[in-house]
Amino acid sequence: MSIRLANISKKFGQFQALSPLNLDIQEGEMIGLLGPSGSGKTTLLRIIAGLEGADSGQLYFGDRDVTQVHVRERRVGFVFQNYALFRHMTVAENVAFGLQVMPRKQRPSAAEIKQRVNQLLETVQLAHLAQRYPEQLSGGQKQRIALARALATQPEVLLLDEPFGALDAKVRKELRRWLRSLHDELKFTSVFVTHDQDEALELSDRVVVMSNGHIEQINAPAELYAQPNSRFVFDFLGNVNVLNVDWQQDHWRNGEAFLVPPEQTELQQNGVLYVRSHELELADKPNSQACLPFDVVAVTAIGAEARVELAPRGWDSDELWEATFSHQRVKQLGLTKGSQVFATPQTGYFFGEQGATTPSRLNWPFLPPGSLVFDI
Ligand SMILES: Nc1ncnc2c1ncn2[C@@H]1O[C@H](COP(=O)(O)OP(=O)(O)OP(=O)(O)O)[C@@H](O)[C@H]1O
Repeated sequence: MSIRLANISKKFGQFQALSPLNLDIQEGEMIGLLGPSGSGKTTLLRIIAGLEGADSGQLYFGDRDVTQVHVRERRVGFVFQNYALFRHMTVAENVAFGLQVMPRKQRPSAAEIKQRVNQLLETVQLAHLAQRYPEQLSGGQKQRIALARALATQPEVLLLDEPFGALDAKVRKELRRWLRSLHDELKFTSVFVTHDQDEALELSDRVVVMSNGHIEQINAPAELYAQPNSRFVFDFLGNVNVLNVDWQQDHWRNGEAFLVPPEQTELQQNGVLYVRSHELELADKPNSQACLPFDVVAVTAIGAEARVELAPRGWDSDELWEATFSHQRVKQLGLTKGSQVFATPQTGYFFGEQGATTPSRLNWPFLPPGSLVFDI
């Protein structure tokens, strides 16, 4: 079932929770709504579900205008963060609930309900727990049951509000993979809310990034990561270093730091350069295109990688910089606390003070090896 939102908006009192927005979701797509707290994700999800009415606009499921259709008639499955299982019912009874409260004409027979519940419990791999009560389950198991319950009525649209928010990192990861494969198998259209970028990037066919009640960007995860279209999206996707620069004749400067950008007129202005922590190289000398002096503040092992914290030396930055390397690279570079190093970004995203709000993407070194790239 495709979903279309046209000019949907919502106010709570004087507060504009959603500015008029448009969104087209394809049949079978999995959409992640990603954004900081208060950006309007849950409000949007509740409007799609019919739990909240929009102040303006139209909502379509396929060709059907469902703007005024009651939540019960929308055939939507809903999964909340806090499981919302019925405590006094067994797992099997919980899963059967949606079927048992169907109007008599649509309700399957008792035998059919039993069969469907068994099938669903097989699907979520918890058939052996059918007779348990929710309090006898782990968080991850409860959330699988909540999902089985939401799927029982065979909804064409599944809405999930921070479905794995209350679970620990390992279980979260497991359930994410499992939800993705279930989705690929059953092909329902799903929209889920998260404020976890990894979750959004891993699960979604497309990610909708929200801030302050509007949509900042809609893209497939790889494109979103490769080409964030605003500073907000950059900041929100995280792990990014920020360099404020002034244009001086033929280079960018900030105190003793300088960078020579490729010769493009749109780069020849003051602005902000964003550099991701894994797109930074370090050396013991600057070169003709980049001089970003740092003191190494800390080298921390984080699983397979090492995070190097860097304090600018002779120039200003609001925050420490971070670079991530393999442990082997850290050894090669001989990095320890107190080392003095020079950074060269490999890729940067530049937002000029004037002109386009979308960034220019640039790579260093941008001159062919053996031409002007030399150590100074
Ligand atoms: N029933 C309500 N009455 C008044 N204000 C509300 C109501 N529901 C939501 N809001 C406000 O609307 C804004 C958007 O809320 P919403 O729950 O959609 O955000 P969110 O992005 O889902 O945030 P979170 O990640 O914290 O759940 C918030 O500022 C919230 O305080």
